[in-house]
Parts: sequence; C-alpha cells; structure tokens
Amino acid sequence: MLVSFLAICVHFIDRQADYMNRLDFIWKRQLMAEQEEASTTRTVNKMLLRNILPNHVAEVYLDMNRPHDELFHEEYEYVAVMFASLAGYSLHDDEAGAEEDGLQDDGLGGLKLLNEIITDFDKLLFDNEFHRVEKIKVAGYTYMAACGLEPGRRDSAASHESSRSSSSQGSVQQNTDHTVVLAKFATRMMAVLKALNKDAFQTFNLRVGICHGRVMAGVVGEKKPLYDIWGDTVNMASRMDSTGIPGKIQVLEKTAKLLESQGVKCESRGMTFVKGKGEVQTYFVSVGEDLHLIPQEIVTRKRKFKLNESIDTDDSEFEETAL
Ligand SMILES: Nc1ncnc2c1ncn2[C@@H]1O[C@H](COP(=O)(O)OP(=O)(O)OP(=O)(O)O)[C@@H](O)[C@H]1O
Repeated sequence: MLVSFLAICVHFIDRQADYMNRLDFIWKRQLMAEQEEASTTRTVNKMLLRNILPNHVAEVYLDMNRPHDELFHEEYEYVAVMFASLAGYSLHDDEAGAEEDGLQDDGLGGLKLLNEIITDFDKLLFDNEFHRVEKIKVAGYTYMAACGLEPGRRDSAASHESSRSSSSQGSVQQNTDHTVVLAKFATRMMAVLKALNKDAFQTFNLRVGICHGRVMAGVVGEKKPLYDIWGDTVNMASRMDSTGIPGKIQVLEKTAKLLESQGVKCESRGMTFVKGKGEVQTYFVSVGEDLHLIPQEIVTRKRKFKLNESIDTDDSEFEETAL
C-alpha cells in the first residue's frame, strides 16, 4: 500500500516537474520571441527616425531616458542653406493646367514625375562627397537643404545636444567649406534634372538660392516631428531663390566672397531688390556647360625676362582645379 502510494507520489512529482519544464521552455521561447520583436521594432523605429531626423538628432530621440517634453534645439554660427525650386513646374489636376505645364497627362503623371525628380535628388545625399548635406524638406516644388549641421562643431554655440557630447568636441574637425559643398550639390541636382529632362522629354530648370551664416535648428511638434532651421540666413537663402533666375545659383555678396576665397568663381548680377535688405548686389555662382563649378582663376604671372631684363606680364596662365 505504502509502496503504491509512494509510486503515485513520485509519478505525480515527476509529471509536475515535466509540466514545469515544458512551461519554462514555452515561457523562454515566448520571451525570446518578444525580445526579438522588440529588437525588430527598435530597429524599424531607428530607421524611421533616421529617415525623418538627422542622425545625431535621432540618437537623442531614441534615448529612453530623455524627458519627452524637452525641446531639442541647436544654434550654429556657420551653416550653408539652399533653396532649389523647380522653375516653371506646377501640378494641376485639371487638363488645362496640365497642358499649360507641358505635361500631357493628368495630375498623377505630374506627381509621378515630381516624385522621380525628388527621389533622384535624394540619391545624391548618399554620395560620400555630400554626407554633410542634410535635406530639410520639400515644400511645394522647392528642395531645401543645409550643410554644416553637425553636432559638436567647435563654432556651434552651446546647445542641448552638443552640450551633452561636449567631451567629444575637441576631437571634432571643423569644416569650413559647407558653402562650396552645397553649391556643388546644387550643380549635381542640375545635372540630375538635365538627365531626367532628356529621358522624359521635359524642360525643367532649377533656380537656386544659397546663403550662409547663423541658424537656429530644432525639432517641433509631437506628431510627425519636424527638424527645421530658422533665421535670417534661411530667409535670405529663400529670397535668393525666389528672386533668382532658372538655371542659376544666386548668392549675396558675402557668400560670393566666401566662395571666391575658397576657389569658386562668382559673377556679379548687379543690383537686385531683396525683401528685408532693399537693393543689394547679388552674384551668380559660375557654373560651366558641363554643370560643374568654375574654379576661381588664380593668375600666376609668368615672369619672362627678356634680354633687356624687362618683365613681360601679358603672358599669364590660369591654374584650374577640378571642382
Ligand atoms: N524653415 C523654413 N522653411 C521653409 N521656408 C522658410 C523657412 N524659414 C524661412 N522660410 C522662407 O523664407 C522666406 C522669407 O521669410 P519671411 O519670414 O521674411 O517671410 P515672408 O515675409 O513671407 O517673405 P516672402 O514675402 O519673401 O515670402 C519666406 O518665403 C519663408 O517661407
């Protein structure tokens, strides 16, 4: 009797242990699946955030310990800002408007084409040469981008983000060619549009305005947060675009001087009325037929000593570097 009872008890304990082991196994599997799902969600969130926000800003937003009501902002002393508008382009959903645009299609065809153009512009951002260029947004038919929005830059004023990473500030190299990089980016956009025009039998043109200087950057909004930049530099870049000429990159005198000092040729446009400034001298960045920036000519006078030792200064040479 006792033996049977003990046997039943042992069997029961054995079954119980077996049950607990199975349960443990199921729970562990469930936990692993949940952990995997959480990791995938985090990766997707990271990818989405990195698509919406610049990398350094996305990192701040992915920090779980960050207070949710904290305003993210940065101040930069030197950022180059570009507004590039598709001149003569507008989407109409009526036939008359579409014909007016030269788009022998309904609004959808125009939208597809606009998407193609913007996507091709976006692809340029993956080019190593333009890794510092940040697309800010597309507003209507205008592509807005900036160069120089780098955390920890030495010339950046204290900001929420950069103050956190102040320890790394000393090791960050300061770039001074943001305006040149952005002007190059604009010429590549022109080249992309030229190729697209050829394929799609269109005649779109890019009207570009660039300005450089101080900007305030920040993220606004809880839903669909937007990283944007503000300030006089941004307003002026927009006005250089709106008062510009299709196929040209217009800049203020201070930006032309900066570009020239860094080897990029600019030509005077003459006086242009710019809201907030009045009549000001503006310049066009010189772009060649091949849609590359024309280098500033560095005249190296070839001093030719003639027999009578007079100096012939007429024979000058131009040094050119590819831009
Ligand atoms: N962050 C930004 N994103 C997009 N556009 C901007 C931004 N900041 C300024 N702008 C543009 O810069 C231009 C000049 O700014 P301003 O604040 O003077 O507005 P405005 O008086 O309406 O100027 P305008 O009459 O030239 O459009 C505006 O067209 C504005 O849309």
